[in-house]
This record gives sequence, C-alpha cells and structure tokens, in this order.
Amino acid sequence: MLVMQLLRGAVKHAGSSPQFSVERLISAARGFSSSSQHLSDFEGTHPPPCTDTEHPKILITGGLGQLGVGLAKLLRRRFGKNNVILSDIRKPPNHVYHNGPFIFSDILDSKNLREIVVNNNISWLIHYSAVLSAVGENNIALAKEVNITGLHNILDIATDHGLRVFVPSTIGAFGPSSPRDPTPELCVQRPRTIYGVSKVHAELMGEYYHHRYGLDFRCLRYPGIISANSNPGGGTTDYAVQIFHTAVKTGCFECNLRSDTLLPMMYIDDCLRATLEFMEAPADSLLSRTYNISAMSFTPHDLVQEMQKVLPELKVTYNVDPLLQAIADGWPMVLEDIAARRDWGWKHEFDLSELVQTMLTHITTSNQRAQAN
Ligand SMILES: NC(=O)c1ccc[n+]([C@@H]2O[C@H](COP(=O)([O-])OP(=O)(O)OC[C@H]3O[C@@H](n4cnc5c(N)ncnc54)[C@H](O)[C@@H]3O)[C@@H](O)[C@H]2O)c1
Ligand SMILES: C[C@@H](O)[C@H](N)C(=O)O
Repeated sequence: MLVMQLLRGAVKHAGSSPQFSVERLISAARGFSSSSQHLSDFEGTHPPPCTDTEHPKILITGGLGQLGVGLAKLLRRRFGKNNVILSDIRKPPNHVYHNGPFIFSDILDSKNLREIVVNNNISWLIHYSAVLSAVGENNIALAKEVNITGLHNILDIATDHGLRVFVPSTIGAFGPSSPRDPTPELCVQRPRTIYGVSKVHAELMGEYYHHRYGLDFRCLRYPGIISANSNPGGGTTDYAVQIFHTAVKTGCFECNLRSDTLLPMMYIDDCLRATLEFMEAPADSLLSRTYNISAMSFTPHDLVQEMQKVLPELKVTYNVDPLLQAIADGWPMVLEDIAARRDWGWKHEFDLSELVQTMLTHITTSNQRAQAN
C-alpha cells in the first residue's frame, strides 16, 4: 500500500610535506625569468592538460563513502566501465567489486598513489577521501592527516602528471562570521571545525597550484548530500539521510539537531551530475576554480512536515547533540550559487518535495526487494 502510494507520488525516479619536484621548480623558474608574465601563464610550461576529454581515465579516491560508488556509476555510463577506477582503503562489497575496476589506495602513501596514476594512465583524479565534520572533531589528528597531508599528496601528483583534479569542498568551509543567508562564493571564511579548516586549506592550495603551476584544479562546495543507497560518513547533516531509513522502518525518529536548524541540502543525483558537468566544462568558461552549488535549504521541521504528507503517522522527537548543533549553527543557512549557474550552466532538479518522494520510493522498494530475497 505504502509502495503504491509512494510510486504514485514519485515525481522522479532516476534513476607528506609537499614535494616540490625538480621538474616543477625548473618550470616555475623558467616562468619567473620572464618578469612580465602573469602567474597563470606558467600553464604552458607543464605537461599538457588532458586533451582526450572524450574518454578521460579517471581515479576516484575514497570511493567507498557516501558519494563515490554513485559517481563511479555515472562516470562509467559516460566514459566506459574500464575508464573509471574506484579506490579506497576498505574492502568493497561484492556488488561494487564486480561492477568495475577497484583497487586499494591509501592517499597517505604517495609513492603508491603515483604508481597507480602512472600505471593506469590516469588523466582525471576525483579526490573524495576525507574525514567529515563530526568524525573530524572527535579525531583531529586523523582529520589533519587525511584532509591536509593527503590533499598535499594529491595536488603534487596531479601537478607532476598534468591531471585534471576535482576536490570537493563543503558548506563547512564557512563559519559563524560568514554571511549565512545567503552565503556568497567570496566572503569571510573562518570555520571552527578541523574539517572546515582543512577544506579552506584545500580550496586555497588548489587555487594556488592552479595559478602557480597551471594545475587544472576544480572544486565545488557541496551542501549536505542526501542519498538512499549509501550511508553518510559521519557529518553534521547525516540526520537528513538517517531520518528516511528509520522512519520507513520504525515510523519514528530522534533528531540530533534543533527543529529550526536551516541548512543547505541536495539530492545525490544533482550533486553527482553537477560534478560531471563541472569536470567537463571547458577551462576557459571557468572564471573561478571554486564554486558554491545549491539546490534547497530546509530545517528538520520542514523535512518532517514534507515526509508526513506521505507518512502521516511519523513521530519525530528532538535530542540535540551540542557538538553537532554548534557546528550547524556556524554553517550557511542558504548557499548562493549564481556564479556556477552563470559560468557552466549549473541547474538543480530536485526540490524538497521531489527529494522526499524519491527517497521514500527508493527505500521502500529496496526494503521490499530485500525481504523478498
Ligand atoms: N556527503 C556529504 O554530505 C558531503 C558534503 C560536502 C562535501 N563532501 C565531500 O565529498 C567527499 C566525499 O564525501 P563522502 O560523503 O563520500 O565521504 P565519506 O566519509 O562517506 O567517505 C570518505 C571515504 O574516504 C576513505 N578514506 C579515509 N581515509 C583514507 C585514506 N587514507 N586513503 C584513502 N581513502 C580514505 C574512507 O574509507 C571513506 O570511504 C569528501 O571530500 C567530503 O568532504 C561530502
Ligand atoms: C556538509 C558536509 O560536508 C558533510 N555532510 C558534513 O556534515 O560534514
């Protein structure tokens, strides 16, 4: 009955220290010898950027998290199964292992990462490995290592081998002193989490490498991402995923953020499509290297109201986690993404009602399939 109700209502169902190599120092010195050159003119002194845009060879790091498997699926559809390699430090589930190339790769092991890039002729690197906001506050040393040292390895290897590199940033790269409604692309960024600090560092280092060495660095600030088939990795926005699963299973949910906490969110299909479209955008259309992308903002109260249109019996209680609430209270409420819409045609497809219909449909049908097996 619920499935029919959901299906009927469904609107969319779609589906180490930075190593400055000798080569790079010489290139930079050559650039400096012509004093009138602008820093970005150094581009010409580096390995030519990937011209084979039809079929890039792609490596995704940290690919077994909430976003990586879905992105691999989308990219494989576009570029061919064997042109997209998923990697992580964990063992993949069988369905992932059998669906395309998977290898072990620890981003802290720079030599191994370099071997993978060289041996597989990688031209695009999607750097998804990270320690998210809540986990990071509970293990700052790990967050520093993975999010900062790991990023340095990625940028060095990408620069040395002329790769196009994508590093996601986040709404967490802003802080309580940033304008919060709306939050523009360029404003004060003084985050108060190690996650946020490491992401601002990533934005700045990537842009610096772009201007200094011609690295084709691309970065999107994602909102909280909501997905049905993959679990979130320990962030502040996780409630907005967990509520769907728990509500369908038990009819109730305990929320760890206040009911009026307004945060930017996005359905995973929009996030992954944005990533592909941004990676394919011609370099000369990108007036910036770091863009906000936005789809909707809602509070737990808004989400519950929308879900109750389909699950009228849903009961939600609030048991606020002070650490998570403090993080959320310093993040944007509404993200402004005018530049992405203008420069490379970004357009979201899912609003709150479509998100709710789609999530509930996915979860209910996959629970039913699991029960039938
Ligand atoms: N999911 C979101 O809501 C969201 C929002 C904004 C930005 N982002 C960013 O998008 C990226 C992907 O997010 P996600 O939600 O899939 O993250 P996640 O936490 O679910 O997954 C991260 C993955 O990184 C892997 N990892 C950890 N240490 C590693 C190491 N040393 N070497 C290789 N891999 C390692 C983990 O095993 C894990 O599979 C991250 O950079 C995150 O900051 C995500
Ligand atoms: C927002 C995003 O970066 C992640 N979901 C977090 O809450 O940490």
